[in-house]
Amino acid sequence: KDGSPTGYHGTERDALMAIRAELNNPKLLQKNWTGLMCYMNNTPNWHGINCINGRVTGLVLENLGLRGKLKPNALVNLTQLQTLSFKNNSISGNLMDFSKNQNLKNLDLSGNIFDGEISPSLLTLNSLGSLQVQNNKLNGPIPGFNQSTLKVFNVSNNNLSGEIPNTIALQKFGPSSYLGNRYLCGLPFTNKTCSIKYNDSSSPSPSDDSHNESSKSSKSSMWTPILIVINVVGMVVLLFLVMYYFKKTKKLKKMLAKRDTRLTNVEKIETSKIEIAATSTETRSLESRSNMVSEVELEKGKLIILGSEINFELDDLLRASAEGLGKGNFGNCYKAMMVDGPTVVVKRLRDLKPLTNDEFVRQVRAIGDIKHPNLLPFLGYYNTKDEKLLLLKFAPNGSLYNRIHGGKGTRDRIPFRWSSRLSVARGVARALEHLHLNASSSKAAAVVPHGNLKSTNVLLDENDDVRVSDFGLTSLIALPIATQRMVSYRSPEYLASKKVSKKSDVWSFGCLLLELLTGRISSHSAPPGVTGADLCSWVHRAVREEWTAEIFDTEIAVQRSANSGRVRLLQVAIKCCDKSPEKRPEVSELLREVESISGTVLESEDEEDLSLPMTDDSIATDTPSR
Ligand SMILES: Nc1ncnc2c1ncn2[C@@H]1O[C@H](COP(=O)(O)OP(=O)(O)OP(=O)(O)O)[C@@H](O)[C@H]1O
Repeated sequence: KDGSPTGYHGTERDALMAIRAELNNPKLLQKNWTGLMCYMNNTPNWHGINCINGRVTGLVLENLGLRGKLKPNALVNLTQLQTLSFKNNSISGNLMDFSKNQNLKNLDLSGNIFDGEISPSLLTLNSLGSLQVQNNKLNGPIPGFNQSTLKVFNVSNNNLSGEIPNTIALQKFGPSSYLGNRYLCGLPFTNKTCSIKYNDSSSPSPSDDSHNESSKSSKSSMWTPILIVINVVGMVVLLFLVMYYFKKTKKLKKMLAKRDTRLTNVEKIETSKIEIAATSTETRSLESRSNMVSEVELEKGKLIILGSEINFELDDLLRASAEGLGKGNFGNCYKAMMVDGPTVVVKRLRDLKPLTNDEFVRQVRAIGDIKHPNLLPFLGYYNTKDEKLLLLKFAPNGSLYNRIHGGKGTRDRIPFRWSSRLSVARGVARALEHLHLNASSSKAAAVVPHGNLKSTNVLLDENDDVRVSDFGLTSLIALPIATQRMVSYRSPEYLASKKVSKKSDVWSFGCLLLELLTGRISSHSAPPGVTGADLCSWVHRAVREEWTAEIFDTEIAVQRSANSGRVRLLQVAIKCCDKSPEKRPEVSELLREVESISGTVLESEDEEDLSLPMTDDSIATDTPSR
């Protein structure tokens, strides 16, 4: 019955049960959707459900691996819904009808496999503040959203087509909201309207390409993004033909390089799937993988999967849809989502040491043998003379960099509290200890020192557990490149005596702790275009000049009972940052100290008002102005 505050709002409960039935998944069943659902403002044990006055106002089911299709009317009875997120699952089918969800403010369906058009019912939602449907398979045109409430909008990486509507609401979003839709055109991509208007009701089919080609020859002024994409596709087809005849890897490399320089970043992401395919063309006709690695197979470029945790073949990878994760210092990273298979990360390496095939295989196998719950699992590799790909486990909760800095100052920001920060510090210390002490000597050379410990290389898995990545790259990357781009090579000892060691990792760990404690961007992890600070120097100065109260990020500064813990962690960080490597602690001592710090905080403090940062009595003195 409507409006009932009894915890048994029948139609809402039925709607949730229907959703659960459609997404029938053990993980969701485990989430215990039983018993009292909503009682006044209380939200009992129903995972992902929020309630106000006995009504369901939030449904947040993220990163649960949910599969299945939702009925178009799945949400019509959830009329009080304000927040809906199915982010990072594998839900398919068309988008639902939202016309009855007039209170909806935040909608996040990103990272699924929804197809069909963006539902026009979304246009009727007058409170909609955030719409995120990126990384799906949506097609057709973008409806003419014009809600003044819209503050976040992202439709990138779909198959959308046609012109971006020229509405005030949509024109305020930059290209990143629209990237990765190869048939989309108009502002804000080109600063011009589209030259070709596609039929608004559907994306161009493959046969439309030939039509486009002929219209290209008949019109000379068609230098639009669409034709650039068609040209790129043409170039790739040409590449395939040439490779078929010549099969000369040098020639292939030259041509790939030539093509790479022509592609814009946008097109690179768009064609990432093709890129992976192109690099692997020689292997397409090969038999499926085997656990035994022979030189012959490697010459031909076989995909080698290490261990038995995960199982897929090159063909599965080639069919996977790919999404660019970012451009790292040593190559681009792609997230490859396999149809009915796992999602993995493919790292395309460049700037490698001149290793022989044998040496390369030995190194990557040594890296693959290093296993620890806080290290990112290394799944396999692909190796030809000209192309080296590493396969890594995908970490769904992103990087520590994003957790510390992402969404700051917005309503979407989820506070990163003291206990979570401390458990990240522990996880990284455990991973580092394993690399430094437990990797057997034959393998140690491949992974010690880590050399590039920074917040973009600390990833968070589906349980928010730490997974340190990129260990072992020092054994693969050419030294001159490593010295320019890896964190350890910025340590005081490298600057003074051109030497790095395990203690350089300890120094990097200190810098990472400071980023975690201060919430300030470190120069080590700052992406291009963002200025980061040398946090070791900054904190030394802060302590010396006695304005230590400002050190801690406000999100933890307000948690009074974390006071002594965060000061102790700061002291550990300062020791790690010592200019002299000998004075820095060994990793085992470091781990002991970090493990002994208490992460307990008073429960009530999680509710504290973040706008009231407090003074840190134990270290604070007067704060001079800067
Ligand atoms: N396995 C993964 N799961 C999820 N995100 C990842 C994974 N590997 C990398 N990323 C993310 O992809 C982006 C690019 O990663 P990459 O390691 O190539 O570069 P980087 O960490 O920015 O710099 P560097 O090359 O110096 O390590 C980063 O934002 C990183 O956090």
